Amino acid sequence: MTKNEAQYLNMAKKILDEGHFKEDRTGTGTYSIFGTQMRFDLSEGFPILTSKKVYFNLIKSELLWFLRGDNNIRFLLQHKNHIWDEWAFKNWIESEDYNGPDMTDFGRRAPVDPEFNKIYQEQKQIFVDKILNDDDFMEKFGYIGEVYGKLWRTWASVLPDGDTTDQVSNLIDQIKNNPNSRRMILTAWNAETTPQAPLPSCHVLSQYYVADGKLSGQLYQRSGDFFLGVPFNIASYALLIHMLAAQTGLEVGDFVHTIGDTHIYKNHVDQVKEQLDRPAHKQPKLWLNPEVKSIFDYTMDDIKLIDYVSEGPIKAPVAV
Ligand SMILES: Nc1nc(=O)c2c([nH]1)NC[C@@H]1CN(c3ccc(C(=O)N[C@@H](CCC(=O)O)C(=O)O)cc3)CN21
Ligand SMILES: O=c1ccn([C@H]2C[C@H](O)[C@@H](COP(=O)(O)O)O2)c(=O)[nH]1
Repeated sequence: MTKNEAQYLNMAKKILDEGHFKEDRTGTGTYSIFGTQMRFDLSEGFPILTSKKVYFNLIKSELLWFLRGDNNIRFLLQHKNHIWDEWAFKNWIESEDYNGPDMTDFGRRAPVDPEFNKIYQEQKQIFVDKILNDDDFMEKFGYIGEVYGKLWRTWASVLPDGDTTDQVSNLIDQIKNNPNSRRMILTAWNAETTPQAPLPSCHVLSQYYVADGKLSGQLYQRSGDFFLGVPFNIASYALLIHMLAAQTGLEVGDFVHTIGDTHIYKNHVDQVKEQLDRPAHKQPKLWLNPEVKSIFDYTMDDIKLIDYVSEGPIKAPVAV
């Protein structure tokens, strides 16, 4: 097994062995430890898990969405990516415009009530179709608030006639022109606006570091759903570091992943145990189209995994 994958699996085991049982906002219940750190050597291979299948297309389209500065889920839906649906759906069902069947607490009810789940899936499909096809509806209900992409690319100025700040362009500029800087930061937490988002940013702050011609990055994630979200977050930041390195003429170094509340939901425990019993494979390599000259110009076809061999997927309900 690669050292990268062992980091993840050992941490999963540690959470099951040592985690405090805690109730949580979603009403699911978690096993949780506070303050964890994993270090992935990106030269060893691309740190996508192989002990379960992780859908890299979803990770690619989500990162391209962040890099566009987009916080409306239409782009994700156009790429058949549904990982943010529930949080935009909440905007609609809690609004005056919604007059369908009662969706209160849909996240808790759907996994345990098959009859309700059927009605919920119908309403969610109606929602998705309207976001895709109705511009006014998309403008009203498709946004997920002041998080990620919006803050990365167009941080609002506090000055009366100040301009917005493009953190990603500034970061690339710093990596190229001032690589010894200790201020290479990308932040996705605006203390005024982010707490009001349907889901306040989880990957809150990242820092970048250049030494020996290699670019490393460290993420501080305030809250990590270790079975569903964290495998996505690892692959997403690894991809971002590769893209930043490609655009600044550097090799890749380490991805350091620091997580605050590191948890396994109660209804993911069996899935984690199954994963721990499985073999792991060699990690794949990442290919980025070398013709792409700006980090904002990558498309889905410019990013590929080479030789991704994995065990099958393991399904689990997402806590809303
Ligand atoms: N509870 C929770 N966990 C998360 O990881 C999470 C949230 N909420 N809210 C916002 C985003 C959305 N993210 C998600 C949401 C769902 C999956 C998920 O269900 N992944 C499945 C495949 C889903 C599919 O095929 O569409 C998986 O097996 O990885 C992953 C990340 C990460 N975030
Ligand atoms: O990128 C992400 C986004 C979300 N999560 C998880 C972490 C938590 O389980 C929930 C968010 O709930 P809070 O109560 O706001 O912490 O979503 C993730 O792991 N990665």
